[in-house]
Amino acid sequence: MKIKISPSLMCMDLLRFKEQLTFLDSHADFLHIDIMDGHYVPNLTLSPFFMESVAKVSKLPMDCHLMTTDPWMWVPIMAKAGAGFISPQAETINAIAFRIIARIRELGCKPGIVVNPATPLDSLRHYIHLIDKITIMTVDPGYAGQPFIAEMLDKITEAKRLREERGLNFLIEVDGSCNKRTYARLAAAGAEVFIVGTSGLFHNHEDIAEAWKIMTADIEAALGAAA
Ligand SMILES: O=C(CO)[C@@H](O)[C@H](O)[C@H](O)COP(=O)(O)O
Ligand SMILES: [Co+2]
Repeated sequence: MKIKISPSLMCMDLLRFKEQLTFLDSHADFLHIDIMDGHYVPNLTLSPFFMESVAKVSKLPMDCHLMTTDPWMWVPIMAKAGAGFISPQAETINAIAFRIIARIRELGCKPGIVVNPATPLDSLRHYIHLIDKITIMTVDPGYAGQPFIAEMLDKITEAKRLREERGLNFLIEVDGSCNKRTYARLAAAGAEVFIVGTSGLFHNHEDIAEAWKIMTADIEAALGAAA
């Protein structure tokens, strides 16, 4: 399976918003939108207002990674702003897991779930058949540019095994430090979608076409024919 690419827009150059997004629209598979509330994580990044501007330039599915203490409140706001996927953190939905997954679908979006490095996959066991994508965090959430947590490679393989055992078909995605030092290990472990931020894409070059070319060459070098 060809690796899918989801650029993390909190890492883009906002001074080149239209140019970068127009390029990504014809090259990427999804757009990763980090939504932070300044409470679940100590940061603020993108917003529904930002998403509305993105939707004017790109038709790619926007995937909202909800790093919020109250995901229930944000789900309809994200749907209204044009989300394709809505992906709350597993740690924030336990009391409302089935209700929130159903709500995301009712609103016409695809449910994803994001799992922190310290959270075992076992905690998703009872609802994993209801989701379209699982995102394994390979850094603690909150910031770009953090070091890769290599212990997560086993978790990616576990997600793949779980999917096979249960006959499911959710996508397996990785968020955090996806770059030339990690692509080969991530793909070998079972990752199918790379979220590329500072280290994998935007810091490669100030020109997005050049940055993309470098990323593609790095992925091909790491994965060979599988890229
Ligand atoms: O959710 C997050 C951070 O909480 C991510 O989506 C980052 O935007 C991405 O990991 C940045 O990529 P790197 O800077 O790690 O390469
Ligand atoms: Co993210």
